[in-house]
Amino acid sequence: MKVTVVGAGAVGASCAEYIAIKDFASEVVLLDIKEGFAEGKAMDLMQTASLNGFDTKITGVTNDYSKTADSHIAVITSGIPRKPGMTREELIGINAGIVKSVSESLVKESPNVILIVVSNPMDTMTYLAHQVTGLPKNRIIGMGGALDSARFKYRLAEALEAPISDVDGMVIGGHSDKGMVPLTRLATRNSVPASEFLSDDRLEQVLQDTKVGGATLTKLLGTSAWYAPGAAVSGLVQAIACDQKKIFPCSALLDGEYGLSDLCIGVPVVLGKDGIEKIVEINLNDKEKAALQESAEGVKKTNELI
Ligand SMILES: NC(=O)c1ccc[n+]([C@@H]2O[C@H](COP(=O)([O-])OP(=O)(O)OC[C@H]3O[C@@H](n4cnc5c(N)ncnc54)[C@H](O)[C@@H]3O)[C@@H](O)[C@H]2O)c1
Ligand SMILES: O=C(O)C[C@H](O)C(=O)O
Repeated sequence: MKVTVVGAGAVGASCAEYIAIKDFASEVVLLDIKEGFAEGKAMDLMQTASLNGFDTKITGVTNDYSKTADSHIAVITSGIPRKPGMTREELIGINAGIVKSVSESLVKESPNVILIVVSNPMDTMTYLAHQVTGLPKNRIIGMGGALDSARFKYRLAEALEAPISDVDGMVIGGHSDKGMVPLTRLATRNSVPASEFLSDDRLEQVLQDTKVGGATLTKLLGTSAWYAPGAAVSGLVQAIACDQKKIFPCSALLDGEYGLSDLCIGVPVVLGKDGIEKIVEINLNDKEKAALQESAEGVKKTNELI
């Protein structure tokens, strides 16, 4: 199993590291446009192999797509991250051009590849990757919901004063400060609805903290987060590589599901060897439907900018 990660920056390197540590891929190619950067990151990571006990071979290349040939999965993390005070949408001017050329180059060398788009604004970049590559819709996946759900679980565990392994929850909708739809009604602690332990006000606080999860970290770090994003991507890569058939909320091209069409937005999907093997339609109540609809309108507005 060969996995390419484009962008050897904070998220790309973290993602390569998690993939390697889980030891399910034979090869990870890290590619960056900055001369020598991916080579350096790959060498540094390879020097952790004997310490962390993995056999995945990580190689780094400077913009040489021939080295990515016949990748099964390629992750696109190339592009600029936001700075404190910015929205993800403000990155579109620079990142659209990068995602367009990177997607084209990847597919040229690996026509059967499954693409995972990470660069922001992610839902629009996922839609753009569809437009420029024409790959079937199961083979382009946007990563946002897996990360947002991990942050939701973190906030839920904090509010419930429970171990994170005891809580479950999912975030659908656009990967944006306003567009995320954390499904508080369906959140549980060991199968018991979280609403049985938390007041409406506390659950609303969890929801609001989740939605600004990325912005909160960007303010603290001066740039956007990378550990949880890298771990979230590695989870999607593993589900595909190991044909796990796990459900993750991912940005998928919709064609009528949830009453939405012609956009990519976060919905639960089954991930397996063919990428998105199924879009799972869950019964949303009127409030959740309205929130998803509003989120979709926001994503469509951003799509108009490309
Ligand atoms: N979807 C998500 O959940 C999520 C999470 C975190 C970050 N992000 C996004 O991921 C992107 C990367 O974030 P980061 O923190 O790793 O940034 P970073 O600046 O640390 O790394 C980006 C890397 O991309 C490289 N790059 C730029 N143009 C390139 C090109 N044409 N080809 C190859 N490489 C190129 C840069 O040289 C740099 O090393 C940002 O757009 C950020 O907003 C998304
Ligand atoms: O917040 C960002 O800009 C990066 C990423 O989308 C995140 O949620 O961490």
